[in-house]
Amino acid sequence: MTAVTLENDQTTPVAASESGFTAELGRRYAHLFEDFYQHPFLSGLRDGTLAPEKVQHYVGQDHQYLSAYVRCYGLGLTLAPDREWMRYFHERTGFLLDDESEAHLALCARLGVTYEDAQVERLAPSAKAYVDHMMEAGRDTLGTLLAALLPCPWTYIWAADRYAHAEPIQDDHPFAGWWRFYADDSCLQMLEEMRAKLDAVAAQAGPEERARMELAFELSVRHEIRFWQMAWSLETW
Ligand SMILES: Cc1ncc(C[n+]2csc(CCO)c2C)c(N)n1
Repeated sequence: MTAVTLENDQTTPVAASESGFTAELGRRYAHLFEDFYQHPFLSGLRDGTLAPEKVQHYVGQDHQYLSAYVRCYGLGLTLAPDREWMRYFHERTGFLLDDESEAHLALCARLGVTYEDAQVERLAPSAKAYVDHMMEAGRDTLGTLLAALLPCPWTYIWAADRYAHAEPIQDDHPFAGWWRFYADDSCLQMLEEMRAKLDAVAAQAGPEERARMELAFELSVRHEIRFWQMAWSLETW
């Protein structure tokens, strides 16, 4: 029997061989990624037992969250040092506007509600706090903004990849469409590209900016966990 190496182990966000700024962050905050993965909301999405009202609350809040994320790409455009960076934010915006709602549509189909029916007027307090945190990072540097934006794809795509490896997603899984969306190779590639871009920016940053980048990243991972809690507890004002 050969020993399983950490190289191919999706239970941690970073492989043992990886180095660079984001690899260090992923290692330092691996315990928070684990909390994210083990949250009852995500467990319920895994085993299919999540109550419909919690799913619907999530979809309504997350639609607004995604709109805020698009606005953060707009802040990225204003901080972009050149056209290559502009193209990056432009392309990511296109994907977010055109494709990311697929994940929501998969949840709505399961609930038997239309996407329109799931919409809400107000962000819940925890969702608002997350959005405000990302927008604030967009008034700092490109590096701080990217660091605040990275946990969003990293937590979801890592969790979906981990789950898909642990248990191949069957067609009759109640939330198959949601899991498959985030476990897709295109999402993994997008995540790799974003990490590489942030690594490159961090390599040019001084220690003070890097410290702000780390804090922005850590708080976003914590906000991701709180977003599950918001949906799980049907949080409102
Ligand atoms: C609270 C919350 N966090 C992360 C995601 C997932 N997500 C949102 S935007 C994006 C990357 C750009 O396409 C990803 C992976 C979500 N839906 N809601």
